[in-house]
Formats: sequence, C-alpha cells, structure tokens
Amino acid sequence: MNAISVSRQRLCRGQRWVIKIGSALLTNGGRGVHRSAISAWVAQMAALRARGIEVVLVSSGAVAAGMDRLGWRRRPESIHQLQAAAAVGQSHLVQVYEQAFGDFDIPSAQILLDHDDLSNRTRYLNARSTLRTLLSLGSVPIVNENDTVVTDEIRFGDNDTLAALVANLVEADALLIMTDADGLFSEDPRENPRAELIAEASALDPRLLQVAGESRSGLGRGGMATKVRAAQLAARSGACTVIAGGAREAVITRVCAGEPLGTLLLPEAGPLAARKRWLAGQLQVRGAVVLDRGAETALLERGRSLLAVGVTGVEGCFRRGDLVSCRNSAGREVARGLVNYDSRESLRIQGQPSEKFIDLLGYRDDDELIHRDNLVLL
Ligand SMILES: Nc1ncnc2c1ncn2[C@@H]1O[C@H](COP(=O)(O)OP(=O)(O)O)[C@@H](O)[C@H]1O
Ligand SMILES: N[C@@H](CCC(=O)OP(=O)(O)O)C(=O)O
Repeated sequence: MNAISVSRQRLCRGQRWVIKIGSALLTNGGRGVHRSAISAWVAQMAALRARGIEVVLVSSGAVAAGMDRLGWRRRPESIHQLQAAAAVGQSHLVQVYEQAFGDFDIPSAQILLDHDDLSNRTRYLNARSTLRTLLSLGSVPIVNENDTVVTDEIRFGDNDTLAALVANLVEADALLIMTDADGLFSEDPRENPRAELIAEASALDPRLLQVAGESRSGLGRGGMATKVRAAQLAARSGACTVIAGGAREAVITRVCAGEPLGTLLLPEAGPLAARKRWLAGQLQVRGAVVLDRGAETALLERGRSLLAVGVTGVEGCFRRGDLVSCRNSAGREVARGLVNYDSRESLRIQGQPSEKFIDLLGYRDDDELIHRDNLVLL
C-alpha cells in the first residue's frame, strides 16, 4: 500500500469518531431499510470499538424508511405526514441497528435531539454527559433528529448539521459523512460524470461551497452544501471530516486506516486549541469564582481541572453550564470555563472535597467544578 499522507495519518490517530449515514444509502435509494448494508457497517464499527475507538452514529433514514413501510412513493409535503413517517421509520431503523449491534454484544442506544437540546446550556451539558457516559459504557449511541416533535423553527434542517454539532458536543477527532456520492466533486457527478473528486482541502476554503450542490435523490435533504457546512462546523472543535461513498467495500475500516478514500476536509487549528477558542468566543461571562494559591498553580502550571476545594469565593448568579471567570486572590482573571454546578451549589461546595458533595448537595455529578477541557487559561 502507498505511504499514508500526513493528514490521513492524523485521521488514523482519531480515538472518537462520529459517523453519519444518509437516507439514500440506508434505504438503498428508497427501497426500504438496507439490512445487509447496515450489518456490514455495524461490523466495521464493532471492529473499531474492539480497538478502543469510540463511535457515535448519526443515522438519517427515518422518513425514508417510514415512507417505504407506509407504501408512500413520494416524500410528503405536509409536516405532520413527514413526522408520522419518521415515527414509523425510526422505530424500524433502531430495531435493525439494535439487532445488528447485538450480534457483537454491543448495546446500542437511541438518542433523539432537537435544536433546543443543543442551544440550551443545561440540556447541552446533559446531552453531553449522557453521550460520554454511553461511550464509556462501550455503547454506540445512534442519534437522529427528533422529527416527531420538531417544528420548522427548531429543526436542524438536515442530519449533516446535526452530525457536526454532535462532533462538537462529544469533542470528536473525526466526522465521517457517508453518502451515495464518492466524496465532494468539482461538480455534481450526477450532472457531469467527468467531474473530479476533491481529495483534500481546508474545511474553510470558500471555493468548496461554490461546487457543492443540492440533493437530487428526493430522499435526503442536505446535498453536498450541508456536508461542507458540517465540515466547517466540525472544524470549530478541531475535528477532521471525511465525505465518502458509503457503498464502497469496507469504507469505514479503510477510511479509519488512512486510505485516501473520499474527500478529507481539515480544520485549521488543533483540536484543543480550536475547542477552547470556540468556548471562549461563544458565551457571556455569568459570574466568578475566586481561587486559592494551590488551585491557581494547578490550573496555570499543571493544566489541571478546577476542584471546589481550591475555591474561596463565588460571585454572581450562574447556572450549570454557564461561563464563569476564575480570579486569583489578587483579583486578576486567570481563566474562564464552563461550570458544572450552579452558583448556589458552588457556594455550598466551595472549599470542600468532592467526596462531601453528596452530604452537601444531596447528589454528586461531576468531581470537578470546571473540567480542564472546558477551561481557557488567560
Ligand atoms: N459537488 C458535488 N459533489 C458530489 N455530490 C454532489 C455535489 N453537488 C451535489 N451533489 C449531490 O449530493 C448528493 C448527496 O447528498 P444527499 O442526497 O443529501 O445525501 P444524504 O442522504 O447522504 O445526505 C449526491 O447524490 C449528489 O447528487
Ligand atoms: N431526521 C431525518 C433526516 C433527514 C436528512 O437530513 O437526511 P439526509 O440528508 O439523508 O441525511 C430522517 O431520519 O429522515
């Protein structure tokens, strides 16, 4: 085999992948849930899990599967009919996945999200904790949009965007978008068979959106434009994106092994730097915590998380998930981060070790007041 390029080597090192499968692929172009293809993808994901690589699956296909089940030939226009088709299709899809993952003794888990879940900080953090817990339990979460309850204003619009937001949420190293085209081409290959594959580019290259067109299958919603935008979103938290043909033999295994399949879209900054910049730019500061000398040193010199035991003061009114300022005893802001306990809880646990949280709060969630992944040093 040819030498693996440096950027593909970066993919091979990925320990957490979000893999998105589009509707046309999942339903074999609208011919019902494609069980044999699902079994083959699941076998490859199981092999990744066996190597310790974590996988979150974002699966479309509920509407397409529901349409098939209900005998509808054309995608309905009415939102309620779409929602009904999604409800029928989703339970069928999940049952097929559950069986396929069950063959490898992997517990799959259904997660249905809407936009509110990711824009509201508390729900964002809860979704994040649940996904992380599922991954640590060896499960493969299967995410889709909660089509049955969403209305126009709150829908993600497409699962490419949802997959990118999930990649941000779980801080994935890589996002693999599997579709019915072999990657991003210089033009839609359905229109021009001589269009050329773009093997690699910066996710932020503005020329990509000029060549990325709409979906034409009548099954999916996004087309290539939403896949490129998804790669841009994923890049915000430092994830690489590959857009690849899901019908290719052993596509997941080969992409993860660094084979030059599909289109690789790269972020400009490294994962942690990108994520922290994203955090810092995203939110307003809602309050402050004051650190003792030990906590200040732990954060600034040892890259540690902030523990409540090193906090001597709490100011302002903030909720779990808000951005708070961390000040040293001289009043200088030394860091900012997303806090795991609200201001009332923080007041109760300040200066205390995490073993006392249950006595003080009646429960214990995270051991850290602010996890180091959610801290930006200033
Ligand atoms: N530049 C392009 N390169 C590749 N495919 C393109 C391009 N522009 C538009 N497309 C279309 O995007 C489709 C894939 O998007 P979509 O139908 O939404 O798939 P999915 O259901 O997997 O999300 C391809 O089948 C292709 O017709
Ligand atoms: N939530 C919808 C997803 C629709 C969608 O974005 O489809 P696709 O463009 O095929 O990824 C469903 O499951 O049908």
